[in-house]
Order: sequence, then C-alpha cells, then structure tokens
Amino acid sequence: MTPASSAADTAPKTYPWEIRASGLRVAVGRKKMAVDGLDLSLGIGTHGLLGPNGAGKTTLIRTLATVLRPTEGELELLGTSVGRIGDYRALRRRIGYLPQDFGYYKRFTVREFVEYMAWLKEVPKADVPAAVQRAVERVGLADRADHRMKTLSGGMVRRAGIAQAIVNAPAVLLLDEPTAGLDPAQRLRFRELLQELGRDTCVVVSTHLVEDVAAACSDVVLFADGRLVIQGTPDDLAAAGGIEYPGDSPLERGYSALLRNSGQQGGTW
Ligand SMILES: Nc1ncnc2c1ncn2[C@@H]1O[C@H](COP(=O)(O)OP(=O)(O)OP(=O)(O)O)[C@@H](O)[C@H]1O
Repeated sequence: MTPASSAADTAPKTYPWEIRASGLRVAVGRKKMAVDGLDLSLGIGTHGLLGPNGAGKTTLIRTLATVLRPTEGELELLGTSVGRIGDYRALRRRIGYLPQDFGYYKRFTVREFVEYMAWLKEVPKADVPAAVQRAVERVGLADRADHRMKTLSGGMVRRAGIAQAIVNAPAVLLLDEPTAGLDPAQRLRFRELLQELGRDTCVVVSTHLVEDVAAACSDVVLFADGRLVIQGTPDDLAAAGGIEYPGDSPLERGYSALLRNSGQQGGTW
C-alpha cells in the first residue's frame, strides 16, 4: 500500500454503505439512551453531524469508532456487523478518529506522536515515515514536525490530532468538533481538507458551526435527542427555514426551524 492510497483501495468493497445503522440505541450512564433509535446510511462523502448540545453526537461518534458498543439495534461498519462484544481491531485499522479531547505525551514531537498512532493502527513499518510526512503536510504542520507537542498552540495540537486521524488513510474518518480552537485561516484550510478527504472517504464531522457544514459538507445529518431529524444537502437545510426563525443565515434559520418543528429548542453555533 502506498501512503497516498486509501484503506478503501486495498480491500474489495462488498458493502453498499460505509456506515449503516438500523434502530441503533446506545446507553450511557445508568439509564440514558444517548442514541435512541437511529436509522442512518452513510457512504463516501463529507457528512456534517449537527445538533444542539447534548443531542448525542459524541456518543454516536464514539460508537462509530467502536469505543462504545451498541446497546440495541444494528450497526454495520465497512460491511462488518458490530455487536456488544467482539474484537474489532482489524476494523479499527481502517477507521480514523479524532476525539473531542485527546491525550498525548507532551514530550513527543509532532512526528513522534503521529508515528506512534501509525504504529497503533498497524500501518506497515516500511510505510510509516512517508505516511506520517504526508499526514503532517496535509494539516500544514510540516515546519513543526520536529517540535515537541508541548510547544504547540491549541490550534496546532488540534491539527496534530487530525494528522494522527488520517495517518492510516482510513476508509471511515470520524472527527469530533475538529474546528474547535482553529483560527479563521486554519479553519478555511481545514474545510478544503475535509472536502478533499470526502472524495474517497466516508468522513463524519461533528460541529456546532453551520458555516463549516455549508463550506465543506456534501450532506447534513441533523441529530437531536438521540434521533435523526433530517439527512439532506446543505440546500435542503437552508430551504427548511424562513425569516420567522432565528439565525443569521438561511442555513441557521433552517436548522432552527427543523429543530423547533421536531420539538427541540436548538443550540449554540
Ligand atoms: N457517561 C454518561 N453518563 C450519563 N449521561 C451521559 C454520559 N455521557 C453522555 N451523557 C448524556 O447523554 C447525552 C448525549 O451526550 P453527548 O455528549 O453524546 O452529546 P453531544 O451532542 O456530543 O453534546 P455537545 O454538543 O454538548 O458535545 C447528554 O444528555 C449527556 O448529558
């Protein structure tokens, strides 16, 4: 495998959707179903996961990353059925995941951090240096590659986090609020990267920022109270609004309208 190729290229694709959930429920804590009966099919593209605080976005992304397990219903990732028990290491090699908060050794350089994650993802040893260099370049950190993580700004740490998520050329890439802490220039560059990645990868990106979705996503998955409100294009979201709904743009008004009509109050952007 060359570092430039996607994991999707190395295995014959035998499934219609990269991600397919049917009646999916995921319990957190003692009683709460943070994902509560989700039917969703996602293929190649950049999917923006939007929803108010507490909607269940992080729980859903953690489940798609196989960190949490389904409580009920079905979940299929890259054609593999994910259950309550089982070893999903082979599947995880084909998934990239940026958690909302991620840990790292502060004394590692950016390169060492991304190399370490490549090793955890079992990237073939001979491919690691080029894969790491490519990932670091894609997030614009090539000139910092040999700096220690503890010397980076918050936005740069976030970019290093994105680099570790893409180092294994994943077929499914899960990014939980990746634009938090990025400055406007970094945010623009990152949106381009999202679009680029979505050409051959199933990218799921959770965000509070409607502009991220408008600029970078091929479709929107609007999620509230553990359930799907709508899945459609950014244009579909904009068309759902009207001047009577709160928001500074058609997309924001569409978001408010759909949440209000589904019984939700909306959230912060
Ligand atoms: N370990 C837990 N124990 C109990 N409740 C939890 C736990 N984790 C999450 N929850 C609850 O489940 C719901 C969904 O949480 P989740 O973090 O998935 O939402 P979110 O959409 O990512 O929110 P945000 O936008 O604020 O990050 C919330 O009501 C949250 O309080």
